[in-house]
Amino acid sequence: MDMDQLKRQAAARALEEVRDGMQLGLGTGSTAKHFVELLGERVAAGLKVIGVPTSEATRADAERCGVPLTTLDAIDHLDITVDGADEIDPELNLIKGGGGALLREKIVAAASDRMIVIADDTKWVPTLGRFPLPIEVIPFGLGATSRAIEKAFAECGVSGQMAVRKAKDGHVFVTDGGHWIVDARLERIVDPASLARALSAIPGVVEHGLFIGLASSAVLAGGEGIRVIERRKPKGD
Ligand SMILES: O=C(CO)[C@H](O)[C@H](O)COP(=O)(O)O
Repeated sequence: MDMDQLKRQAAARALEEVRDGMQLGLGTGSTAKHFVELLGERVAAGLKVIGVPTSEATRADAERCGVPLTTLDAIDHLDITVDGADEIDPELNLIKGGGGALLREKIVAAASDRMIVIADDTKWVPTLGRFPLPIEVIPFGLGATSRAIEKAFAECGVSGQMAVRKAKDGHVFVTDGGHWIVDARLERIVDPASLARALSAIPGVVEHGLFIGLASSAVLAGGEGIRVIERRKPKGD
């Protein structure tokens, strides 16, 4: 089975959790796109749900698939967010932002009662960090912000090269919020919660791709079948 089929299987398993009347966060990326497509099929068959997209790309996908949309200003909470991830550790801490949507993804996940992460099982790692950590920054004062990020890395026992993300056309990648992303090659993040706190305290950092205590469960699809891992601690811990 190829990777794309595994991603679709994980998305299909998460869809089993969706009930009539639910308000859903819709993630971004190739795995989340499968979820939106499958959700669209259920909506066409009569399921009543409403979604909040985590990116302009997902908004376009949801509209194409006939999934009704709303905003976090119009509703007071979300029941479930279903989203992909770049890495998932055994505590269900995540690295996200490979697709550049980490800011809206984190706002939406934090507004949800539950976050279900869907992925092929290559995303499961013993320790986060092999995937470059995306850090969303304000372009103004990037030199100062980068130095503050390096200081935070040193305090948290990590180091690695940083690079401003480029789009396929060679220009700087600009997020839906109009910011830039710095990708940091850290290899091994020994204490992701401390690093998350240190990065959040830097003024020029808008958000970072460490999702700590947000995922409620992970649905991992692999050659051996589907594995569902539930988070042991309550959301936010
Ligand atoms: O965080 C993300 C986008 O910002 C994605 O969820 C993450 O990059 C995984 O993407 P894919 O499902 O394509 O592997």
